[in-house]
Amino acid sequence: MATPTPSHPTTERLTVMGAGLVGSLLSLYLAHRGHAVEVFERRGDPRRAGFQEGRSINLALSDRGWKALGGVGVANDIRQVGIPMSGRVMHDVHGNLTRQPYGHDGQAIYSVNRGHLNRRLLDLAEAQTGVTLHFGQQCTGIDLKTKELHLRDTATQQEHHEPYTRLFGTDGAFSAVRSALQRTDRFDYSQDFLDYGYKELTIAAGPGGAWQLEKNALHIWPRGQYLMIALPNLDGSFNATLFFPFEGPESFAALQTPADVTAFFDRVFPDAVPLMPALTEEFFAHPTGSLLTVKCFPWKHGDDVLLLGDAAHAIVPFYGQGMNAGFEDCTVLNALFDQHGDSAWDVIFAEFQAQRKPNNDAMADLALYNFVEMRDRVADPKFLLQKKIEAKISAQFPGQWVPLYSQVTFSDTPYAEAWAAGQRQDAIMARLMPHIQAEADYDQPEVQALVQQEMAARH
Ligand SMILES: Cc1cc2nc3c(=O)[nH]c(=O)nc-3n(C[C@H](O)[C@H](O)[C@H](O)COP(=O)(O)OP(=O)(O)OC[C@H]3O[C@@H](n4cnc5c(N)ncnc54)[C@H](O)[C@@H]3O)c2cc1C
Ligand SMILES: NC(=O)C1=CN([C@@H]2O[C@H](COP(=O)(O)OP(=O)(O)OC[C@H]3O[C@@H](n4cnc5c(N)ncnc54)[C@H](OP(=O)(O)O)[C@@H]3O)[C@@H](O)[C@H]2O)C=CC1
Ligand SMILES: Nc1ccccc1C(=O)C[C@H](N)C(=O)O
Repeated sequence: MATPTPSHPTTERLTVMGAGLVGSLLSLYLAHRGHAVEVFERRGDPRRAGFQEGRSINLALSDRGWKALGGVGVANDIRQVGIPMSGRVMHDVHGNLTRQPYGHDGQAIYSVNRGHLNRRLLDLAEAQTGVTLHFGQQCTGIDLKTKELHLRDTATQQEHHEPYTRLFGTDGAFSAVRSALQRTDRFDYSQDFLDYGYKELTIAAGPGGAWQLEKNALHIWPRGQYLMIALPNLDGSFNATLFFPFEGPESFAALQTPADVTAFFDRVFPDAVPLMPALTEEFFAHPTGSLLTVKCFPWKHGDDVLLLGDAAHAIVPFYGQGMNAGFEDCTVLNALFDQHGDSAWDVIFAEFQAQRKPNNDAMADLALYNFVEMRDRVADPKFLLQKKIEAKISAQFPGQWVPLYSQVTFSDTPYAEAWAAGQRQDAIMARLMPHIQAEADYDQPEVQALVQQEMAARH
């Protein structure tokens, strides 16, 4: 796809802190608009040899993410290296499998490699006139009054100060830009850690790079209080993640030796163990990540600082929406520039946070909701029946009933609207399901009468 040409050239010099997923995409959007963009990133250049990758290897990319990538002409390119996952495959403790499609035929979320995506966005940003990338530059503080960044060169440990005119904080869940805003008057901030951590493990490729589990699916081992998931990689391996309590009888604290780990995995994930030859080594070599929700407000400081992505709204990963939400921030910001012109900073920043805050708050709730769904409800045959019935209602009333999962994943309906509609639909399902024991019951006249009655009452 051709790269869009800048439509609103200005001479404004902008600063982006953090060249992760959102920062690199944002830089590209800003440069396409004709701005000069200075990007500072704490880590080294991920495109150089010897770069140490972060923890999470692959991510689920869905419609909001694709839309944002499409806006800078990179969606097709990334689609080539994404693996479509059309549904969930649940593994029970005996290794029996159950399938649940995510949407209708042709709909899928995509497993993409985080490093690849980040490197590709950086390549494009660097190739764009006006973008300058500075790696190995850690923000240690910001003087909001004098508009100065405090940076540490991570190679020399030298501290230096750089002026900024307008600063975009895309420095992730533990943002230094946000820390500076936290010390301003009437800045609300909360962070909530889960009692769960996560550990990334590998399901190995089979001979000749074959996938040893169904390739086009997101695999889930739901175990009530905890779960393991696996997303496919292009090389035939899967990136598995164990979401597990920190403390308690079944917890990270309880697994202290390789023998503990082997015994536990043999008992609860028996079909996965033969596919994880490096299980015990990885379990002790890989870090245990923590999981948190960050909420804060305002996201802007005057008309010169704006937070986006995880810096503004870090969420737990269970819906696979954190990056997608951050990418959607870029789509929305770009639309506001189109609407108001490139120099209406105050209006744009104010509208941006007014639009995005309620939606990202809703997404934070949805992410916690999906944690319970993934670790527990997907193992319940009644839940799976409910999903099938919901698909039937949706097919019978096209456009009037869109399942919550589809609204979040396969649409750009604002998250808050999707969540509100999903809660209304959940209440209807709770009234219908006691009358339905099997899929065929849906076509019974008395059930159809109830469905018609519920649908009529909605309007
Ligand atoms: C286990 C896990 C699985 C996930 N799975 C998914 C998924 O499937 N789908 C999805 O949409 N989302 C997923 N997410 C969420 C996703 O990773 C984040 O939402 C996304 O990375 C946010 O992008 P960002 O650019 O805002 O932050 P980041 O990607 O964290 O980028 C921030 C950048 O800022 C840099 N930085 C940090 N501090 C400083 C500083 N002081 N100075 C300079 N630079 C700094 C960092 O080095 C980094 O490069 C997952 C998260 C986790 C933890
Ligand atoms: N919402 C959530 O639950 C989570 C979201 N994420 C998001 O995904 C992104 C990529 O993740 P990943 O590849 O794992 O990144 P990293 O593991 O590379 O983490 C990035 C940096 O964040 C800091 N950090 C990590 N955990 C904590 C913590 N508990 N308290 C304070 N600082 C911490 C560390 O900085 P230092 O080296 O200075 O200690 C670390 O180097 C993150 O940057 C974040 O935006 C990541 C984890 C959880
Ligand atoms: N990427 C993830 C990372 C961690 C936990 C879940 C996901 C998901 O994508 C879940 C998927 N959306 C699901 O509902 O089955």
